[in-house]
Amino acid sequence: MKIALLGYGRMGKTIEELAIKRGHEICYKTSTAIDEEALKEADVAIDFSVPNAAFTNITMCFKLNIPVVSGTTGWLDNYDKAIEICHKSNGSFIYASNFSIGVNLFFKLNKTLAHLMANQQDYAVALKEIHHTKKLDAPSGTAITLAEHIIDATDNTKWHLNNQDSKDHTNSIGITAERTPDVPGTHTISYSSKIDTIEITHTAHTREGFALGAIIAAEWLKDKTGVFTMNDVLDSII
Ligand SMILES: NC(=O)c1ccc[n+]([C@@H]2O[C@H](COP(=O)([O-])OP(=O)(O)OC[C@H]3O[C@@H](n4cnc5c(N)ncnc54)[C@H](O)[C@@H]3O)[C@@H](O)[C@H]2O)c1
Ligand SMILES: O=C(O)C1=N[C@H](C(=O)O)CCC1
Repeated sequence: MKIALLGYGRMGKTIEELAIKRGHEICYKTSTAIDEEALKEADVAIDFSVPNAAFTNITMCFKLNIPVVSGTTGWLDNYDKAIEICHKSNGSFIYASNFSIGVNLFFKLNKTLAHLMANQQDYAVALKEIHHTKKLDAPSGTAITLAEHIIDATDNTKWHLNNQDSKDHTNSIGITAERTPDVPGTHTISYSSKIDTIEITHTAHTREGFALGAIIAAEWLKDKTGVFTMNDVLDSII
């Protein structure tokens, strides 16, 4: 299929390399405002841009009736508005904070552990994410997804970024965001008591997992209409 890359940075370049190996054509790539005529040539668009461009890029695809997969994080304040526009436009859309198959399996593990720990009042839960120093947003979108799963299963009601002046941490999950050169993405959930700690970690070694998952999602979405999640994709392939 013909793929348009909206965002041609670390992820865009990784997706290009893998997509060509899978027999696809990159018909358009941009790291600036979209050329509508060029975008119209695509069967599907894959957006890995920046937080302040994603909503514009995604809704442009809805306008042009181009199925769009977005992995850009840090724009979810506009997610509900994007969904509304997608439905009105009869569009096709998948957003995921993390497209890696491994991370989506980790999401399932996180949900199971959160339910297991829900009534263990002696344990306090905390999250830590480590990414490369070029990352614009904190905490990571993946960490927010993990925290939301834990909120759904426990009496925690919100999350906060550690080391920020915040008065009320009652029933709030602390997320530590660490930035270290060249780290693709590591996420750890820990449940600690006075006696012991239970911990699960996902460590990405490269960006290939994110890219492969996004391409698989684009291949899956191409002939569908509606708003879907990576779970919909995974349910059909694992
Ligand atoms: N969902 C996932 O699996 C996943 C995995 C990795 C990264 N990400 C997210 O993807 C995004 C990109 O990550 P990255 O490491 O490739 O960043 P990057 O900075 O290397 O690449 C982003 C690119 O977008 C370009 N850009 C800026 N404005 C643009 C616009 N208006 N339209 C199109 N492109 C524009 C930038 O010039 C840059 O080249 C981040 O939000 C990151 O959190 C998500
Ligand atoms: O490299 C990044 O930036 C990543 N962003 C996503 C997030 O914010 O969770 C996925 C992991 C890598």
